Amino acid sequence: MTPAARYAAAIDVLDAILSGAVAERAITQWARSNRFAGSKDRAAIRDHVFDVLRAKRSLSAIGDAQTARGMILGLLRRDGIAPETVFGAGDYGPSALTDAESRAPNVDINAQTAEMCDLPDWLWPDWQESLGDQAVAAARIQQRRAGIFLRVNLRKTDVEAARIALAEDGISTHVVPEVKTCLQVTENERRILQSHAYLNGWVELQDTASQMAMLALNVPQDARVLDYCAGGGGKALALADIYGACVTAHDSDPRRMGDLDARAKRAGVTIVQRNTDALSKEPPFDVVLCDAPCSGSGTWRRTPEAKWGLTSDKLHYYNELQREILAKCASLTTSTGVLAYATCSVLRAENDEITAQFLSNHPDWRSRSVLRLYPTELHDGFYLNVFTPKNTR
Ligand SMILES: C[S@@+](CC[C@H](N)C(=O)[O-])C[C@H]1O[C@@H](n2cnc3c(N)ncnc32)[C@H](O)[C@@H]1O
Repeated sequence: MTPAARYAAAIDVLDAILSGAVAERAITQWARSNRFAGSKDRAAIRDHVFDVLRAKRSLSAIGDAQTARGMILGLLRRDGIAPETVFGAGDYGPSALTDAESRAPNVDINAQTAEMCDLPDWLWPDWQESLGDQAVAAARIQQRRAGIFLRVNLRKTDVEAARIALAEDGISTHVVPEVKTCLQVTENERRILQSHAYLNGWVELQDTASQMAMLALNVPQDARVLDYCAGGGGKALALADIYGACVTAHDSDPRRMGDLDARAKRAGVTIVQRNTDALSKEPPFDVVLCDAPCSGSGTWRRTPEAKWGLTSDKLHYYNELQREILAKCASLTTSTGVLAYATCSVLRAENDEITAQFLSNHPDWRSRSVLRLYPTELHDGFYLNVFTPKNTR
């Protein structure tokens, strides 16, 4: 497909999304109906679609229309690509711009507004209050693609050997300074899942922020660790790899842990899975990680639909769940243990407010340390508050 044809396809997919389809499904549906498209075409179309979804408010303003076509026009203008090289360029591209479309509107793309920072209006005041002088920078970074990061399993290899093995499969990386397990992928990320380094358990896909949080947790030797909201198990694996800890994984939806056995096997570690009933028969744990369900506001570059789908009711729903799960996790921690509350959100309502309420309702606990990360080029947003009982050091 020509570059212009890929943009035309992205407009079709975005039309379906604007009519209510879920992005991944709309992309798959398009690919099924257009079998001539190769894997590079599909990847490029997907990139265009997600580039728009991250920034659809500002791009509508720059393209001067709240339509898929207007958003793609806005994307080209924002990224300094002459629209005429796409619109009206060849048989398969989108049709040529009308006179009205050709006139770029007078928009200040640097305006520090919800619209130009691509956040919903209702959330903008909370966002600004939560992030203070980082609010605009963090919102703007989430208008762009996120980097791809790997966690090197130091139990099996070292960072340099992992880089060499990845390079042999054509995957370029560079070391992320100050995070001893982390590599950033700079070329051929789509080859990772077939690479020898991945299949041999030398590397796992994991954002830098999660790696930093798991390194900051400082799990004591021989500790029994519970990952209470394990999901796919990325953090359970990190804790087993980094500390050699004996990790139990639980999730209220055990299907989410479906791949965990295979991932643990690749990594050369054992992770015990416990459903809610089996967990209730376990003695308390030395370390309990509560990686609570949240808005994901620190990772919206990766899941832009979640940004536009968040409502204040949904946020309240998460807050209820967060309070409930954190209290439950406290009850599963030994009297000398460590309780860690984490979210991939940057909102005070899901972080400071939940942990402050926890401490006021549980006066026997204190906060030992807080790690607060806002999204940057090198990592997603993340929050980690580590509690210990007051009677311990
Ligand atoms: C933020 S995700 C976990 C991500 C995971 N720790 C990782 O590193 O990939 C939150 C998880 O909490 C689970 N969850 C939701 N409500 C829960 C509850 N009441 N008890 C335990 N897990 C719950 C969800 O199914 C979801 O997998």
